[in-house]
Amino acid sequence: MDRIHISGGRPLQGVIPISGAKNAALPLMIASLMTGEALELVNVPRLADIQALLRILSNHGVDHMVVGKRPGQTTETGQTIRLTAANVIDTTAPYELVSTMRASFWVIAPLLARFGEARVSMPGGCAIGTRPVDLLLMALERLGATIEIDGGYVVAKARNGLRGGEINFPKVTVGGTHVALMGAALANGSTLIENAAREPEVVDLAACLTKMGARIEGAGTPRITVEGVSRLNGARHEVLPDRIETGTYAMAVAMAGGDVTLENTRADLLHSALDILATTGAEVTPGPDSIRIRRNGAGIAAVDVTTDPFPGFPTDLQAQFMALMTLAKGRSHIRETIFENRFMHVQELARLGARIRLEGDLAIVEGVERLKGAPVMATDLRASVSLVIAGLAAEGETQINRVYHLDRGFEALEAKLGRCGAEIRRERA
Ligand SMILES: CC(=O)N[C@H]1[C@@H](OP(=O)(O)OP(=O)(O)OC[C@H]2O[C@@H](n3ccc(=O)[nH]c3=O)[C@H](O)[C@@H]2O)O[C@H](CO)[C@@H](O)[C@@H]1O
Ligand SMILES: C=C(OP(=O)(O)O)C(=O)O
Repeated sequence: MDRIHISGGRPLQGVIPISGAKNAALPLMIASLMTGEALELVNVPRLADIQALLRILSNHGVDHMVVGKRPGQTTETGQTIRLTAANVIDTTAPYELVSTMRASFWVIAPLLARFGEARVSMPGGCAIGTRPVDLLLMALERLGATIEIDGGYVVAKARNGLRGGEINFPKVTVGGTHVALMGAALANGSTLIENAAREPEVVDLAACLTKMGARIEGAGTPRITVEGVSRLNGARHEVLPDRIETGTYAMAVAMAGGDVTLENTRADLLHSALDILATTGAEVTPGPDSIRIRRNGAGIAAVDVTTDPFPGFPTDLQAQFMALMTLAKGRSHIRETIFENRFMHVQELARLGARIRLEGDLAIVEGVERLKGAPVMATDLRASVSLVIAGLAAEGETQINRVYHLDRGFEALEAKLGRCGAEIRRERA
């Protein structure tokens, strides 16, 4: 298995282009199942999760074509993928494919809405908690589907198509909102989604579905209404910038020091996280499609954070923020409210010399003067990148194992950091 080696202690200087968002690209690609016409997605990141989803979609019979480069494009401009689900031959999503990535479970909604049936393996994904799908299934039942569990598969049926209904989520769920939107868009009649997730990726999916002919209002608010239509058409849509990648590199600069401009991104996608970063002492200067992050070497202030659904502080940045707080002056409290087991990075950060105590959903971080490099290993995507950030700021060499987690969600990580002066290299197995 590949490893990443980092020689820490160098400030970062330069420009980092931000990729399209993994968590937007995945549901957008799944939406291609909702029409027989081509859906062209621009700015799709080159990531292992995207490849995994392409395999799943291919298994259903979706054709895909990576559109060739156009003038002015670089390898980091993101790829354009054209997906056509004109001949869906299989409405089963098998265990071997779905177990590697949670988002692939969401194919259940378009398959059910367009073909009246779907058989989808229970999902896998990052090891960050139990991650049930009860609310996704509740949403589909509200739209008239019958659901059975058979041999580890969810078997969903709606022989006469889905029908509009009222879906009131008892808890905010991003995946549940994606599923409800895709189901309702092709249902017969109107649907009201209450307590919907407000994440930018939900807004991006709604925007794309609208281009495809769906009738959706209120995306980005807790109350979304959908007037079902009988068919959708093809469209072209640009994937929005990755706010988690943006926040991750911003925290890397805040921790290692330096002056970096994050390009092709939008500050409004992560304002609460940027506000918090500024209170730690980093200088944050948003531009029209960029964000400049500077830290001049003065101390990092300890700040308390609680994760929350958007517009709150994202759980997908919690591990990275914790890395930053390990070098803060004083004590910070980090509360994780979304996933019950998202502290797997704590024991690995401790190998670098961090002092962190866990009390249920609360991590209490006592800032230390310095971290020292060590071999570490993480069990999920954001935890892995928190170790990269800590390694960039630590003295000496850090070796990060199980790099495949990073490849799920960070496009060209070593190249992007390397060009900003980081000493980072991949050792291929
Ligand atoms: C591919 C993708 O976009 N993944 C993101 C998505 O995951 P995902 O969509 O899986 O996360 P959800 O928003 O659904 O999960 C939020 C909370 O609801 C719970 N829940 C969810 C569904 C359900 O049926 N029952 C239930 O109890 C979950 O266990 C969790 O405690 O949103 C998370 C929360 O912002 C992010 O961390 C993930 O990066
Ligand atoms: C948890 C994540 O991904 P997934 O939902 O696919 O496990 C993530 O992107 O941080």
